[in-house]
Amino acid sequence: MDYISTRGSAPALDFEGATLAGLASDGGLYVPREWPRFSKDEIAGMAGLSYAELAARVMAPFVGQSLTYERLLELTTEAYGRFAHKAVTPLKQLDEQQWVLELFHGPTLAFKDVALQLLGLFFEEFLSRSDRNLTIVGATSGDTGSAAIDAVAGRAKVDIFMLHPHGRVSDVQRRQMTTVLAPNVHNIAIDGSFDDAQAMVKRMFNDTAMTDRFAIGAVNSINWARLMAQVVYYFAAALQLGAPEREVAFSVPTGNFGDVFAGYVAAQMGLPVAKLVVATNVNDILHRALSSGDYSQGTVTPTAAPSMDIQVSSNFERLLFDLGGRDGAAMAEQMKGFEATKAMQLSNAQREGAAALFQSARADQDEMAETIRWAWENCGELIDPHTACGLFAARTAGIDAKTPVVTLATAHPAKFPEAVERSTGHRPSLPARVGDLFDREEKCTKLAGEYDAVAEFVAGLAAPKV
Ligand SMILES: Cc1ncc(COP(=O)(O)O)c(C=O)c1O
Ligand SMILES: N[C@@H](CCOP(=O)(O)O)C(=O)O
Repeated sequence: MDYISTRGSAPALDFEGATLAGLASDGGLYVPREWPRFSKDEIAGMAGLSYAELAARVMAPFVGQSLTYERLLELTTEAYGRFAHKAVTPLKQLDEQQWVLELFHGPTLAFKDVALQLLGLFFEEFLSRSDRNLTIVGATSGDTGSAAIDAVAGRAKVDIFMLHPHGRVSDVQRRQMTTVLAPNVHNIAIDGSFDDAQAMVKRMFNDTAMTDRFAIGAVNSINWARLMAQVVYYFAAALQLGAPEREVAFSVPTGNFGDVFAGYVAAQMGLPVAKLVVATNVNDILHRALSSGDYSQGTVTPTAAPSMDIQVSSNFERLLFDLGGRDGAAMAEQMKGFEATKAMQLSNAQREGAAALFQSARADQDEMAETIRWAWENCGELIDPHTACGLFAARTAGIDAKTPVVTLATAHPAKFPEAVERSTGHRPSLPARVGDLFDREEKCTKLAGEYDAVAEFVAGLAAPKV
């Protein structure tokens, strides 16, 4: 399997190359040249596998020759061995139609661990084959940061620089990043929003003053390996609910469009996905794009679901590329227009293609709060505000009553205790595995939201390429 850029002019790479490269050199995102497809019998044959085995089975076609199947299985076994639940991503029933897929049993309590625990191992494996050092530069609205830091802290040949928007992540999220004192971990709080941070990260990949000296790498969903690992839990959930014989719908709390794009990939691979419901908070660029074709960047409004306070959804480009006939030159033009004007209109092909599988909904603060209360009072479940956006959308999506709807529970409620307590009167406590988070020392550098300041900081501390 090789990987091509959504903007058409970067060289194609194998899985190892795409994992280490992160962003393509033409500014695009890597996608597999074609979608591997499983037959119905092959999908049926996955029922009953352990999570680690299922992960290796689903990912093997994407990994290709970069790892043997046996080595891939060793890595998935190691990564998912660190999860606190035996099922890794357990599925819970809320009522006749609604289910939640708990993706927060990893070390940092959010769905990001599912991919990042594995990505940390891929980096170690691939870097051990050369004398290259990797400088990871990432942006986080709260969860990617801690999961990536946990995955690479203390690892040889890797430095990580993680940008978060100052004052716009929860206390638990911030401390999960800033209390990791390993010498290869560098937290940066910037003035601005997650979108500003993500734009700086993408700029650094194309800044030759940086790329000539450092091998810049990505842990955000810019990195194809992130999305690949997220495809697996769609298979895990659907198999438990009767796939391949029965269709399943998913409702996905969405910001950067990575998690729900993984659902799209699962559908391309043959999983019977009835619908993908894209759930946003009031930062609703994706809801507007999918419901009216208007992908225009609004200003970011801080909400109780801060990890979804995003108005430029990086992975939407991957979907538009696929739906627009995989025309890299046209995609590059479309994205150039968006970058210049902060607005773009979807083509008819893109709108119609998206409508076949996706629908969308937007939850405001009251709807989120009310959904947290509903889940507690009716099902005895404490859910976090991001999951609440998803569940709100799932319950209002009008999916045929015979089709189970699975909401992805993307974060542990204890990451957002104030919002959960306001709605339910119950304050969720942190699981023992995150330990004495509030007693630990913090280390973080505050920088102005200016690219040059960030680049200078990274250049002062990162190890050169070789
Ligand atoms: C808890 C939580 N839920 C949902 C999302 C949205 O996921 P995505 O950015 O993949 O759309 C994020 C951030 O990515 C998150 O941290
Ligand atoms: N919500 C994310 C934002 C970054 O998204 P990513 O999936 O591209 O890493 C976060 O928590 O940081």
